[in-house]
Amino acid sequence: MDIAKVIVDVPAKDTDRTFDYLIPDSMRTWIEPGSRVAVPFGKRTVQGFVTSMQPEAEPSRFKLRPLQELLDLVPPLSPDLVELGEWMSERYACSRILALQAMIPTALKGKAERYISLADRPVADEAPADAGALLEDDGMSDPVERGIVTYIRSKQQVALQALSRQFPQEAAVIKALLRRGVLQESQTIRDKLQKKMLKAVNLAVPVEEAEAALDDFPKKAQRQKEVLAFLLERKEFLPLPLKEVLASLHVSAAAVKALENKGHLRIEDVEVFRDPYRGRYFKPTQPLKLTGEQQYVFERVIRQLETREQGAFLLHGVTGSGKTEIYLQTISHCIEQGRQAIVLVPEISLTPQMVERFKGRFGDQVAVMHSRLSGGERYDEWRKIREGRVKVAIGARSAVFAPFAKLGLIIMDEEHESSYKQEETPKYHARDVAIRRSHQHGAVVILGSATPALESYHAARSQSNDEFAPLLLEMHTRALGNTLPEVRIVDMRDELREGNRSMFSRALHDGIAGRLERGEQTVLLLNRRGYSTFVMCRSCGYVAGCPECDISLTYHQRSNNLRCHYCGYAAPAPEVCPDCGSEHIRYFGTGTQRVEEELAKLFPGIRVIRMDVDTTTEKGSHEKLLTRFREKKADVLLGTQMVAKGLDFPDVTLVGVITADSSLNLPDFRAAEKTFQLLTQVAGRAGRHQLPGEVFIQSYTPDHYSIIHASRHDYASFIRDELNHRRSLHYPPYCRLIMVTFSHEQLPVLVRLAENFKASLEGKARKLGWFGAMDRFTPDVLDILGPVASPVPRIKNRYRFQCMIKWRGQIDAVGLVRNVVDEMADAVQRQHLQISLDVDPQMLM
Ligand SMILES: Nc1ncnc2c1ncn2[C@@H]1O[C@H](COP(=O)(O)OP(=O)(O)OP(=O)(O)O)[C@@H](O)[C@H]1O
Ligand SMILES: [Zn+2]
Ligand SMILES: [Zn+2]
Repeated sequence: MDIAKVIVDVPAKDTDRTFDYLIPDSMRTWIEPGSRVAVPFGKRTVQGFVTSMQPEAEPSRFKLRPLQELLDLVPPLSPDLVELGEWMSERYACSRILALQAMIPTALKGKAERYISLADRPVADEAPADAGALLEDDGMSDPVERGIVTYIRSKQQVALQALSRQFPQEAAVIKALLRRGVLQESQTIRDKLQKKMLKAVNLAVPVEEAEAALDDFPKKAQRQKEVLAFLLERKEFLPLPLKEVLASLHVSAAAVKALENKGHLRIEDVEVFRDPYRGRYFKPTQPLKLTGEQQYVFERVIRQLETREQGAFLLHGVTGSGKTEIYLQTISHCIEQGRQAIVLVPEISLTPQMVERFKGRFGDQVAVMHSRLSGGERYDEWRKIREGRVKVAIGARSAVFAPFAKLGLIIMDEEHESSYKQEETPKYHARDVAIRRSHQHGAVVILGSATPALESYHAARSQSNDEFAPLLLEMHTRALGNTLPEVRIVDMRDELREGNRSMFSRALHDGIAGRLERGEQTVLLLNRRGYSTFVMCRSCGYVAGCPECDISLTYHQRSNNLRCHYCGYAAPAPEVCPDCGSEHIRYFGTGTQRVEEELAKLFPGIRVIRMDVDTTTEKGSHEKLLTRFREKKADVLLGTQMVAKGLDFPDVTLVGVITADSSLNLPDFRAAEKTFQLLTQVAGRAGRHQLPGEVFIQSYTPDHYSIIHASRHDYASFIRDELNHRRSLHYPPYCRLIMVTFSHEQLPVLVRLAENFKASLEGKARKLGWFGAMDRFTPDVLDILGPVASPVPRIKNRYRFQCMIKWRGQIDAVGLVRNVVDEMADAVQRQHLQISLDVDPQMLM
């Protein structure tokens, strides 16, 4: 192969394609699809990825330049990931390079660095005839020049920055040396991060030879003899870290050096893998005997694995039904097949408890990809996967790209979590990527949740031929045989009416008091999503909503009015409640700190662990807090969404939700779904083991279907109501969305360009016969809402507007929208407009 097609790290519309480079002979056997290379691009050196190779076709009009450097011995991307990048770029309308870069650790996002070294040979016309001789003996007349040349020779090459630090005053001299061809400049790509190396000791001769040497060692070199004997005893563990040898024998480095000089051993640099869980003991666990329900699910998945053909399952199992045990046992099977598995968990539930369960079963075969790890730790975990030294990768969203060669199983726990959607470009959803990868590998996907996303459930039930439709598997009972906890809804309007102004209802108050007496534990959830953004009446629960869009209006303090973020409807903020006339109407919210203070006041001496963004910023803090709670060093675990997921503590018998409503009133059509999921999850933390559990949900809108169904653990009814709702208002899963956000410093320019976008898109869609209203009967249709101001209308002095595009059917809506955006590239450039596309957005705030 003569030519490599390379995607370069220059994110712009015009460079979003491959460029051709010649493959130099020296690299020929090394270059593969997925290789990372440094290439000349204009005057710069940039990083790029090889997508394919081909023989040289007819000589092109341009003279091709050769690849400059191969950056890794093992390509960081495999051919299937390169192909996946192509798919992502189309599906999510992003550039190919950003799609590929999302798959590798940041440590490998190399930057060009400039180096100065002595010229290989003086450049003929500009250099003096004797330049070569001058370099040989440093016989340069100018002492400054001589100093610089000597310094560079001693280092072989020096980064330009380092050189300028070393000789801060001599820029002119250095430039002159460069011009005269005595010095030369080059660029290479440097990774942000080096491998961690360690000095280690190894034998320099075969074992028999070393053993022979041991026998006739001079008397006075006893220490050296000890060292050699020590190494021979541990010959199967060589090389040994130098530090360890010195510490074990209490010898000095001199003794080891002496042995090296005699040629018996060698001190070498070896690479160490930074294992974030190193030294931590994980109690090994054995597979549990599965319950009947578990067994059924397990066998169905195994059957699919055995076929080695792609398959996807939606595992809907109530909280505590033992989904995790199914994950563990199906992974075992997958490993026995000689294949590898990926386990995806939402970032906030990537708790030590979760990691422990996988490490406990699979030990060192597990790599953990955690955003809290340092760049180096992440890189090392990733390389363990790439080099095939582990069988299981567990991690948040981006672990879906784990570069396994023989992927057999991808598990996505809590598949409904919105954190599986990346909010920055490339705005991919890990669920879609997982399913795509499973098609590439003939692998099996398990999407697990007690509260599956509406989209997943709908796709599973309608059994469409869509490549994304999973098969539904259900588990209705808890693995340990206990019942789901009893849930009571507390009407907070009654509390106010009866003079209780506290944030704790009497029922919840008494519940906590009882737990304190019995030494049991309580989890309190403060639902803080949508804090302070909506207006609610505390007397009757009235919430101001948009008459057109059926989402709550957002309060804007500056203008003191209420606005709809979908259609732009606006109204002044009410002084009194339009429903009941009460003056207790205001925007809403309470912080965790205030709850903590109130708890201390109501229950003197109560031990509270507060878990929110403030108390968990530090690395490992999350873990420490949970360990303290598990060791029963606290009575109450109080927190935001973080406390709702995955925790399995035997003594938690009470769960309290301070206010269920705040997430219900987000200006987001998924508000009810999110609320239902959150309440179901948190309720599931209670009574998971021997002791029965009890749950109180405090609410100002206790009649809302999401709250009622959550209190009855009734997913099916919730789904029915919610789907009806979505169908009548034309929201997903009955259509798909593309959110286009525009930003600009000047409002009038922004509005004009956003309107241009809409006009252009509408025109094209009309021509294609796609444009129209979203009524129930049109199969292929595209509709445009807006442009309107974004929920956050100004960020960093840039105004923001958005268009929401609804579409469905067999039309290439993403392609069309991208097309219109591309056509605006000029305006984007000249007028400094920014446009961002979000395909299937999750966050509408
Ligand atoms: N077959 C089994 N035999 C005995 N105990 C089991 C079995 N399967 C699971 N368990 C136990 O039941 C409890 C709940 O299981 P697990 O945490 O896996 O449920 P889950 O479905 O993942 O729950 P959630 O969705 O609430 O996180 C755990 O303590 C687990 O050890
Ligand atoms: Zn009211
Ligand atoms: Zn509206």
